[in-house]
Amino acid sequence: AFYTDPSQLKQTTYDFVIVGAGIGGGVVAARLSENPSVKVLVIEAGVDDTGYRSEQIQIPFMCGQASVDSPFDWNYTTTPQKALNNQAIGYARGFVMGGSSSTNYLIWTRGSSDDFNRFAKVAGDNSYSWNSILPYFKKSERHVIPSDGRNDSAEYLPAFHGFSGPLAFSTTGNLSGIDDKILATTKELSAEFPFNQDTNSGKLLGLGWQQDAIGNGTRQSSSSAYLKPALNSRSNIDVLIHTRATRLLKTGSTGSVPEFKSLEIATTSTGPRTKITARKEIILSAGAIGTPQILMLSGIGNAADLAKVGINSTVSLPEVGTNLQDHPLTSTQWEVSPDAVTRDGIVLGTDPAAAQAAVERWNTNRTGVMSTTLSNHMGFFRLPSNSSVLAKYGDGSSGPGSAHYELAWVNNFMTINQPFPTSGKYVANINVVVSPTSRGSVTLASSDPFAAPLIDPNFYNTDLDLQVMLESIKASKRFISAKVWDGYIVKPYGDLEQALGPNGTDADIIAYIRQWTGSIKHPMCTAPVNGAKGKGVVDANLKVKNLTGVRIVDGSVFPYIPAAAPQAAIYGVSELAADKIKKSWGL
Ligand SMILES: Cc1cc2nc3c(=O)[nH]c(=O)nc-3n(C[C@H](O)[C@H](O)[C@H](O)COP(=O)(O)OP(=O)(O)OC[C@H]3O[C@@H](n4cnc5c(N)ncnc54)[C@H](O)[C@@H]3O)c2cc1C
Repeated sequence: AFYTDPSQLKQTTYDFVIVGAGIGGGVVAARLSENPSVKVLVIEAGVDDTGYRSEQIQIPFMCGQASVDSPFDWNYTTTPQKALNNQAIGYARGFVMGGSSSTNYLIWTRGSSDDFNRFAKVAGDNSYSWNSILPYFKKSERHVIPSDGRNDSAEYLPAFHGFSGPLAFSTTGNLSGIDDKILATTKELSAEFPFNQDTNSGKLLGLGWQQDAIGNGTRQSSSSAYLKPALNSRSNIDVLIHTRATRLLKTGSTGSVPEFKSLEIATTSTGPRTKITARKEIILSAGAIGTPQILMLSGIGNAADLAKVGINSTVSLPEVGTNLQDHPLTSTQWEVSPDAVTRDGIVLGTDPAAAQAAVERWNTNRTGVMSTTLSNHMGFFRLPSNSSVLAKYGDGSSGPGSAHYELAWVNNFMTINQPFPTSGKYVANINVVVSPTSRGSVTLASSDPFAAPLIDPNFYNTDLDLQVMLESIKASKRFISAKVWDGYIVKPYGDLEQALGPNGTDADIIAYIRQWTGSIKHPMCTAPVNGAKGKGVVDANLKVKNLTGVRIVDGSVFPYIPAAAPQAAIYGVSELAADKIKKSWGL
């Protein structure tokens, strides 16, 4: 059943109690409840994903509105970022059924085979290696044709994909005016920007058709694909929304090892607390910010840091919250010819009639611009092996098949933090450092579970990350210098005109980066797996170390951030985790 207040619960003891209805929580709840003898409760802090404003969740092109100043978002802000001129930047996280999978930009990428082979090595468990986890990626997904009905057989490699999993994915359902130019560039400049028919095949490098969590022109989230179907068809799963897990409660111990099988939940900072108990285990799936926050509120973390906010240490696990990794994003824009067909009329609000027509079209048959997300193509690239940057600062990537940066081309002005122009036509490039070596943190600002934690992605703390972004922006310029863009590109937009102009310097580009970098909102690794004793936060089975009763399944358990947008990777790891949990309980 679906509950909106703890007082509605008919019972307070379940086999599994899952915190967070995001990707990890949705997948694990749906898989565990496949066994009718198992009783599952999911507790979600946020709101439902249907009803008020929910078209912003369902309509892919409205993804930006779902996450900024939105009722579906925690609306966090980071601590001031030293390398970004001390700016504190917006840090969206889903506060809704489906978690961030209901508010994200829908891009469906897994990362490289090297990423998962490194994961396996750190975990000391081969089940995370590329070859072993590939069946779980396939299990999560269902390839469908794009919303325009196009034959997409040359746009992906079927051998690497699933066709019967819960979550539908597709390549774009709306071809744009720049697609042909992008593909032509991969031919003209094939040495630097080669075509890759499927960047989700483990071979990440090159540029290909972007895959998106979109089916029938509509967003696919862990709620729509996993949790709601389970909830609507089974009687052994309950979901409680509008309710936060405030801390884990100690229920016993085996020798000196404490057991935590109860959880305290509440709807307001000062309101009543309800105790929920798991017969088997508690699974934290509150994401890379929420999961370490709950652990720390429970006294599990670095004792000295906890003492600063008046929390007594119950279990020493100093790495909780310390290893935050995220992908910095800087977008670059170019003004394009007035004849170009772009989506700026809709994005800049200069053509309200076009925007209305696009929404009406989507309402009628789920097609058109609204059925698609930011970019149609995306590429992953390495700095050359003889690059002086790598020689000087080292190589942060997981291996030679992994990327240093990503380029994704957008057929309109796109930014996450710059003021929008009021007119004009543009092409934008999303530049992302995908193998960052900077490490940030999540720490408590207060012992109040309703207070936001301190989030510090610590962008460009390493010179390597800043230099990779610089090289990525120079690569964008080389990309659009292909002949096929002649007459289409007019000039770089705004501060970029000078920085990328004939008298521009690296220092000018770096000034642009420092002013306009934001987060692509991929925080991960704040409760990392580690197979070695005394290291990390969870063991290879994702059980929290130094205690019993609690496992973690979400983006926080990754030891390193993958070199691509992480949601497909988190779905795959969550599918694997569900199997591990079933196995450990003989289910
Ligand atoms: C704006 C935005 C754009 C993004 N774009 C992309 C993209 O295009 N492609 C991609 O691959 N990834 C993208 N991501 C990242 C991706 O969505 C996340 O990495 C992924 O959803 C993380 O999954 P998770 O299970 O770790 O956490 P989440 O999906 O965030 O789920 C965590 C859930 O736990 C709940 N929760 C937290 N604390 C508590 C508590 N104390 N009690 C109860 N519930 C709690 C939250 O409300 C949330 O529902 C984007 C994210 C955002 C925010």
